Amino acid sequence: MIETKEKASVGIIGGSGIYDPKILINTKEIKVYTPYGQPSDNILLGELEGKKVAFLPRHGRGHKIPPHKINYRANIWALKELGVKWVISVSAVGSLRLDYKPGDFVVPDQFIDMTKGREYTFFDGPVVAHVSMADPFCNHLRKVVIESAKDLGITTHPSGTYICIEGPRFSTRAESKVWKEVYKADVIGMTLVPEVNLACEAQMCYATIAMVTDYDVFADIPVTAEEVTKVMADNTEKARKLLYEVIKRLPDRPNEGECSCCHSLKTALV
Ligand SMILES: CSC[C@H]1O[C@H](OP(=O)(O)O)[C@H](O)[C@@H]1O
Ligand SMILES: Nc1ncnc2[nH]cnc12
Repeated sequence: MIETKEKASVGIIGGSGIYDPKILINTKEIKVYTPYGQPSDNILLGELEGKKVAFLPRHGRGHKIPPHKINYRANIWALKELGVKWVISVSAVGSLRLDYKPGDFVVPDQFIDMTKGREYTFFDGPVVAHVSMADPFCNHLRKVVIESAKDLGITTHPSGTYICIEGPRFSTRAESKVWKEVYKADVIGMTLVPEVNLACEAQMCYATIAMVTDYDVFADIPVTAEEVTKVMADNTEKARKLLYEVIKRLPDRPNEGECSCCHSLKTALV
């Protein structure tokens, strides 16, 4: 890893509709080089309530990279190289249940991986690691997100299973029925995997703020990218407020009693 002068303790990965967090001061853009090639875009470094924050839009500014082409390894590597300990990702998701409504937020606690051919690990050999994914998200970070959202009066569901499909197409009706009725997933998206896995391998605390934009294809009119973009645009201000509050409340380092993210490799190496 090349040592970079710039440092940040918190990383934000922005999803569809969030290409600039607009909550940072003293900002500057930097380019970070990684052994895996280019991250999705330059990283915006800035400050928020005395904390150093790095922001990276996962689809690139202007949404130029589709979910299956995102260089997830470069993105996570770049944040790690900057010293990031906490990663808060923001994602647009479809809902697979009526009570998770468009405009609501969800803080997933589990995922199901239906992706097909991505680069899932930093450990391609000769060092081999099998990290535990039993509890893929940082519980400490999730708790801060859930409490902050509650205090801000944002309708937020404190748990949910995110099913990650390969994309870039949306699901068929038959697939959506399986995700909903057989797998009992709660929300659906295309970007969580392998972002969450790589953050775990990099021993960083990771949580997702999932913003419900649609009822997938079980709605009368099946989801479209246009619908997702519109609902996201209506809710980005809410997401920014939540990000601000979460980052303000984060301690310097995770509470070791509440998560084991920083030690995920302790029992994983073969
Ligand atoms: C723009 S529609 C589908 C697109 O939106 C979600 O992206 P993100 O998680 O980055 O907000 C979804 O996963 C798809 O990539
Ligand atoms: N219904 C859906 N399926 C997959 N990804 C999504 N992102 C937002 N809505 C989605």
